[in-house]
Amino acid sequence: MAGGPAGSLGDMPKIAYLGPEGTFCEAALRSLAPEAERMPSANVSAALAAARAGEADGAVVPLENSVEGAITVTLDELAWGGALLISAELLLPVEFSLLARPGTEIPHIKRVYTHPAAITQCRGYLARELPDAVVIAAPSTAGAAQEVSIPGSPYDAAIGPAIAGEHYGLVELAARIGDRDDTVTRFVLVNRPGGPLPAPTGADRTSLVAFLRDDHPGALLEMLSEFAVRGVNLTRIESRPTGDGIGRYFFHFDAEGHVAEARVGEALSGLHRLCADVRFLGSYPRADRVSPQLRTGTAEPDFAEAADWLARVRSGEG
Ligand SMILES: O=C(O)C(=O)Cc1ccccc1
Repeated sequence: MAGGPAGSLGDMPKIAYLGPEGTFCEAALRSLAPEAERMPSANVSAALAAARAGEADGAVVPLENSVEGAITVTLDELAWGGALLISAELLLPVEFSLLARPGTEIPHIKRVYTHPAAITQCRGYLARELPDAVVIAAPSTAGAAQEVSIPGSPYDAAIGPAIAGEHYGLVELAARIGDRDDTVTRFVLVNRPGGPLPAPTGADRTSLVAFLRDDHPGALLEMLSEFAVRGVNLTRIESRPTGDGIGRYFFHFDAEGHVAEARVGEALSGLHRLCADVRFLGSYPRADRVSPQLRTGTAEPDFAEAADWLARVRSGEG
């Protein structure tokens, strides 16, 4: 694990995650690193800070979900915070339950507490079944369940994984309350840079952020062209405000392939020439194991052959 096993027991890596116990994030960590010592953190920023400071060897955080899209705190932390590299990803199906102290009845629920990603994915249920309830954002689903379990809590119910309800002694008043029953959240494991990148597998993803040098017509198109002309397919693009006033944005990209591959490496070099700054966020195996469909002329041997040809031309061989 990159950066050394600071604070871990023996060889067992210590991985921070969005806690407390019972979050979807914990389930993701159990899948991504079953052997790891788990270190619950109060929020996404704290989990990433623990990984940066060496209090943990890495962190597992949510990055996006299939209904609402980006978990923006994670995107912004990866873009602006101390450098971290994604080394693995996981697609976790998520199911939401309405959880309350024993004896609570649904008509009496006036204040619901949960993570913002759960609020956006349970809008239909909330509007239908709890139209008069106020919904309040919590740092995590299990954090909300823990809070609701405290006698005298100002919140009547939490939304979260059924397992969080069991863990904090709540009852499940309703199950599968998400607007869709096929919702998936993508979690990533990040580490401090310094170690080797995960080896290419043939079904990899590369993540990066790019900051424009200046705003002009076609600036985004120019960035996209760096990928397009090398046959690199994008799997996600996200614009995020730089914070320097309205209309100023930077861009997150997820691309198919590994930076060790010529087409991806050359696309990143091209972006580096074009942009004010490019931050590489990692190349790692895709959770869905999908391999890119390579277009003619963009496979590794094509780049190698073209480089040989250019060398011959330059040497005067013609
Ligand atoms: O709060 C949690 O349990 C998390 O892991 C974050 C989250 C919340 C809702 C959907 C997916 C992930």
